[in-house]
Amino acid sequence: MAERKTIVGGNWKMNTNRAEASDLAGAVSEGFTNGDQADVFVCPPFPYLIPVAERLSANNGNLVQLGAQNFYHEPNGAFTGEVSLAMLQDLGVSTVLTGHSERRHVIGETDVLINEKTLAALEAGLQVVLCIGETLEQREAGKTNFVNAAQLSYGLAGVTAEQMADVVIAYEPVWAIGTGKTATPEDAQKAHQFIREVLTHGMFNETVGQSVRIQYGGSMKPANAKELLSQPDIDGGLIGGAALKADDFLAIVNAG
Ligand SMILES: O=C[C@H](O)COP(=O)(O)O
Repeated sequence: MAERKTIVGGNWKMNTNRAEASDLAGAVSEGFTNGDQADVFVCPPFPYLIPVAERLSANNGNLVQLGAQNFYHEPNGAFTGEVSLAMLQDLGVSTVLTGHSERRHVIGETDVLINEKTLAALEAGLQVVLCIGETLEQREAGKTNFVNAAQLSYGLAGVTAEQMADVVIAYEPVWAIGTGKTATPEDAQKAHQFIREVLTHGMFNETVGQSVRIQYGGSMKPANAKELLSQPDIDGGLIGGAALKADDFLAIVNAG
């Protein structure tokens, strides 16, 4: 079985202010010193990308990579309020999120837009974390696998097997995000195994299926990280609330 390097991301969402973002970036990058152990990235709010980038580059040679929570897929033009991939790359961003459940369900992003964004980011040479996951209603209706397979196949339509080297999947059951309810390690493992199956037999091939990294997201914290991360198909975490405290985030990284 392929060795997959653990990958842990901090998604700060719409939290922190300038000083807090800078301090958090400083503490995370000072505390993460072993790049062989895991790939680590943080996604601050847009206005704080520059101060965060400065703090990350001051410590341990940018071991903690800079990520962006959002972007628009067009290169430039009349798109009021939007930020392009080139602008983000200018600031040192190397990873972007697509399909996060808050963008799907709160902001209203469609599968078509998520796919356009995923393709554009891969084309630009960025690492893409495609987030997928079912709502509670969908889970209770027995549609968990159906929803995850559909979000995978819409989100990755047109992506080549070669490009999959730059794709990470984040499985985030919507009912577990920010709620304190975590999927049990067994439930999470089942979903991750299914996702790997779809990538292997439904969409790509064995190489892609075995090498793609699948993060779990949804109330992951130091107390449950080890058990989740020890499941065979869970390769890391996409962390929201617990990423806002450097000690908690680093404890999750160290649990991997
Ligand atoms: O992007 C992160 C996920 O939405 C998880 O958020 P959470 O750890 O606050 O549940």
